[in-house]
Amino acid sequence: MLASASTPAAEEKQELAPVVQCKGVNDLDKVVLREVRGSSAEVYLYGGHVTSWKDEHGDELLFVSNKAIFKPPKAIRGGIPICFPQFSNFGNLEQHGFARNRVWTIDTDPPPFPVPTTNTAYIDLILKPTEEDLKIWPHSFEYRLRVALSPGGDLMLTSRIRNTNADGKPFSFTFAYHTYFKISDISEVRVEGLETLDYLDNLQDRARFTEQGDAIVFESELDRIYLGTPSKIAIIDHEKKRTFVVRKGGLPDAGLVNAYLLFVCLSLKSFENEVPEVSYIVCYSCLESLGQKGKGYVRFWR
Ligand SMILES: O=P(O)(O)OC[C@H]1O[C@@H](O)[C@H](O)[C@@H](O)[C@@H]1O
Repeated sequence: MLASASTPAAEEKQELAPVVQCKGVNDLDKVVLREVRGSSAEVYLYGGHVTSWKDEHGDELLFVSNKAIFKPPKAIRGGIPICFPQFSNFGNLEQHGFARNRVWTIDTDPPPFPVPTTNTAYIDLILKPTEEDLKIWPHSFEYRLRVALSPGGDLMLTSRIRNTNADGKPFSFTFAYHTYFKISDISEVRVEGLETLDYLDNLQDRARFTEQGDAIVFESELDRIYLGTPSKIAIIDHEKKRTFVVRKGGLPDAGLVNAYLLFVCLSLKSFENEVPEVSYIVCYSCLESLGQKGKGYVRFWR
């Protein structure tokens, strides 16, 4: 089901294929997912990084900086970086961990998916630590990422993380789908679902505050981690008349940043649980994008 577009003729023929592996910026490998109604997504093997998600009208729903450097070892700025095994600076590793700076491989033999899927446009990627990685983070793991586009245009990211330490020694980690949404004008954006929650303010040494009862609007720079968030959060873009609805599970916290006044970045920091020897830690979240024209829709889920 994975097509490879190596010649122009093959490219033309494969234009409508649900899954195509081809070259992206700077000749980096990427996979393009397409659904019959017109929605699409792009995933770079570098970082296991989703860099594009378009609705059936071809409207881009993710923000990628026009200054983004698609060149290892720099992480791609925008889209959906995978922050693992560390979110932010919650640990001694580089900011947001190293998974976003590694080349993932296509997983040709993924274990059965927990929820049966009828999707045809999906790709399974896998990341395992190198010897060098083990020197800076001495835990062996298999990180399986499925990126899937549903017929309705949902984008679904599923992470399955397994402890492969030979001695079964548990480890802990933090994680985020560090999603950069494409929005119009930050002053036209409202976020619902974080009211009355406690948050850590990154602009004030992570001091803990409690949010007011109103939906969040962006009147000045904001960079926070909301704690114990509900399974559903909405980002309402009045100018675009589009609402992103985030549904998630296994990811209790949510980061909200508007540092560049161009986007809302919702990151989902998760657990520091001990990983059982054989089973997977699975985390999901789910976004819908309800546009004025209909159904643009993103979902991250387990
Ligand atoms: O520049 P990076 O490493 O991709 O991080 C982007 C943002 O990541 C967020 O998680 C931080 O709260 C922000 O302060 C930061 O600007």
